[in-house]
Parts: sequence; structure tokens; C-alpha cells
Amino acid sequence: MSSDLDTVNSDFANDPQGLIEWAFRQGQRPICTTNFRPFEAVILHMVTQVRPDIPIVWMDSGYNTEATYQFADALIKRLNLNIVSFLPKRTRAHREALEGPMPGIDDPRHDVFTQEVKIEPFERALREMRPDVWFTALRAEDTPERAKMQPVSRNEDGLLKVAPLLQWTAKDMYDYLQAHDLPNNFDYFDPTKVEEKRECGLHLQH
Ligand SMILES: Nc1ncnc2c1ncn2[C@@H]1O[C@H](COP(=O)(O)OS(=O)(=O)O)[C@@H](OP(=O)(O)O)[C@H]1O
Repeated sequence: MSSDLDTVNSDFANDPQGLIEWAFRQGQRPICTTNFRPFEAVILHMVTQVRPDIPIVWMDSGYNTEATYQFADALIKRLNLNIVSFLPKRTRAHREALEGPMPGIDDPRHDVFTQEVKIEPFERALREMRPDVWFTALRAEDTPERAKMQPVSRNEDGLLKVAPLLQWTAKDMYDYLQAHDLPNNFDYFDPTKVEEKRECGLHLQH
């Protein structure tokens, strides 16, 4: 990592809002991705406070819980999100009619499933939107891999990846939601991960 980013990472280690403002100045086509998992209202509120019309990219796999769809709908309205959805090329009904219910993580077909419902839509989003700054709500607490990350990094394509909440705990997130009267969603299920601490490759590959 360049020494410039090292400086940014140390300057903004505990200043998510400052980091967000800095990151917006680094590009012309920022995006924020969300899957509407628990605590996502925090990053969505923070980035839209600075840039209300930032595109919010959602790969809707078709396999979200009812509660997640309701939470997404409520948050999109509440924050007036500029949501840009990317759907798999086949509907869930089409896929299941031919191949049955989603494969479990030990099933050899699971990788193909993940590619179809999450990775391909994300790669399409990258091609169509050509972002130069990418905000996520990744946190060090999520997985051992994330515990080793820095808040800002640049991938090999030059995309600036920004995780302003990397050092925040669940309590920090909860307190922010309370302070801003924002909703939360714990009835969340990611069919490509199933297990909470699993990485399915989206952010590691990009
Ligand atoms: N379905 C969908 N739609 C839009 N954006 C999504 C989606 N899945 C993942 N993401 C974004 O990628 C970040 C990492 O997600 P995951 O932990 O699910 O994936 S992975 O393990 O890295 O593959 C994830 O980070 P968070 O913002 O912390 O949730 C999102 O920003």
C-alpha cells in the first residue's frame, strides 16, 4: 500500500465521517454497496449525509427474507436512497424450477449459485457504473480477514475501497442508530454465505 494511503488510514482511523468526506474528494463516480444486513442504516445514513444522491448499489439475489425486503423498502424511503438494483439474469422461480432449492455450502453447486446470484450481478454493476470510490460497511469484528484490513485500500484496477466503519464495534453501530433514530434489521440471511463468519469472495476478489 502506498505511503499516502498509510497516512490517510492513520489520520482517519477513528473518524468515519472525516474519512467519508476525504474519500468523496478522491473520485467522480462513488458508489456505496449494501445488502441491507444488520446495521447497514449506519453507512447509508453517513454517506448520504455528505452526498444525498450517491448511487446505492444492491444486488438483490431474490433470496432475502421478507423482513429484509421490508427493511430495505423502509430505509430507501426514509433516506430517499438513490438505489440501483442489479438482479441475477434468471429469476429465483426460473432457477428453482430447473435446479431446485438453493444448494447448501457443502454442495458442489454452491459456487455456481454464488456466481449467479451475487458475483455476476456485482461484476455487471462494476462494468456499468465504473465506480472510482467504493464505500462498504465492512467491520474488523466481522471476520478474521477483515480484522487485518485497513479502512482504505486501492485494488489493482485503481478502485478506491473505503470501509469507514472498520474499527466500529456493534455497540458503536447501535449507538449511532439510536442517536439518529434509524431502523435495524436482524432477520437477515445471505444464501451465498449461510454462516455468519464466512467470506464468499465479493470484496476479497475486487
Ligand atoms: N447483495 C449485495 N448487494 C450489494 N452489496 C453487497 C451485497 N452483498 C455484499 N455486498 C457488499 O459487499 C460487502 C461484503 O459483503 P459480504 O460480506 O456479503 O461478501 S463477501 O464475503 O465479501 O463476498 C458488503 O459489506 P457491508 O457493507 O459491510 O454489508 C456490501 O457492501
